[in-house]
Amino acid sequence: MFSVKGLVEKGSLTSIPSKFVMASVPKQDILSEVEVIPTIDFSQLTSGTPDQRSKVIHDIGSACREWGFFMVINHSVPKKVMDDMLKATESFFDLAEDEKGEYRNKQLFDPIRYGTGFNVSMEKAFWRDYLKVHVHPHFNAPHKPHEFREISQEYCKRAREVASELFRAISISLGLEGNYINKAMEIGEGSQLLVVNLYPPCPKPEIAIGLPPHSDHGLLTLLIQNEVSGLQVVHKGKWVTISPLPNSILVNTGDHMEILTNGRYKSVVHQAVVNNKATRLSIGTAHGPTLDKTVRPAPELVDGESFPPAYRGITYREYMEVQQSNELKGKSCLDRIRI
Ligand SMILES: O=C(O)CCC(=O)C(=O)O
Ligand SMILES: [Fe+2]
Repeated sequence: MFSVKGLVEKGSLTSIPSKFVMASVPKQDILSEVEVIPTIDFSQLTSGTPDQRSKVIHDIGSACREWGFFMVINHSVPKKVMDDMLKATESFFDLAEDEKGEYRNKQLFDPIRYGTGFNVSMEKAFWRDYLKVHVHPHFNAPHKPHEFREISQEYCKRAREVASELFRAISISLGLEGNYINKAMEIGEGSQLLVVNLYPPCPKPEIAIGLPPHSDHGLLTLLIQNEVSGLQVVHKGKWVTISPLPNSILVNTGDHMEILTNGRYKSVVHQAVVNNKATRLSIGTAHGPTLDKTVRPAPELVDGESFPPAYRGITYREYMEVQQSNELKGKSCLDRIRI
């Protein structure tokens, strides 16, 4: 069975199969000197003085409004848990193809899916192998490598704790009660999808793409990566390359945050580019409501004339299905429910 990793390991590639050649790969723009990626000191949120806490909540609100993206430092996920998670996921991809094969050709809501990025309608492949695991409210894990279960369970639990604290801060930044999002979105029983992306070195990085421009479906995505950069986000109409600090967690707003906040906090469009030197590994957890929850703009954020509801209600499950069939085309999925 075919994977990008398998293709690269077969021999010294000097070109790439035509299905990987993209008509256009958006070029990154230089991050201008005045633009600094928002950095959030998580410890000030959880154990800062009241003033520090208010300031950081304000900064999270600004980051959501102006970027839809920020970098969290001094958070509560131990470095060892992050390092072990990166190692365990790398070991998963190192398994023989037939060992990973049982997770291939699976459907969206199957507990575990392994594969290579492909856009059926465009008949194009992306330079990325992935593993997607539904880890909450029901925990799942591939049974190999043996350490994967325990490590991913710990990492995903820690990621949920960070997300939940961020949901509190975001609720307050919107003038809502602290528990608003956690309660309204039933986060305690909510959906958490683990997405691991492997981008092997690509001999023609300028004409291939790891992940094309898209926004994420959930409320928030938390992302960690190995030391290799490749994530780019759109900010003020330009592509900005993100080089995170070691041990930080990148956070971005997803489509459901945009729906719930009635467009006050928009989901951010991002992509993953590839390089010809080193393998990049990224681990995302998408945090969303319960699958059968119908999400619509929060009534508190809808106001007749000035803020009419901008999106119709849709269940998270249905939204994920629509997004899957839309195959990662910018924010086209959200356009379908825009009023
Ligand atoms: O690899 C990355 O940095 C981005 C991954 C991503 O956007 C996704 O999995 O949705
Ligand atoms: Fe994404």
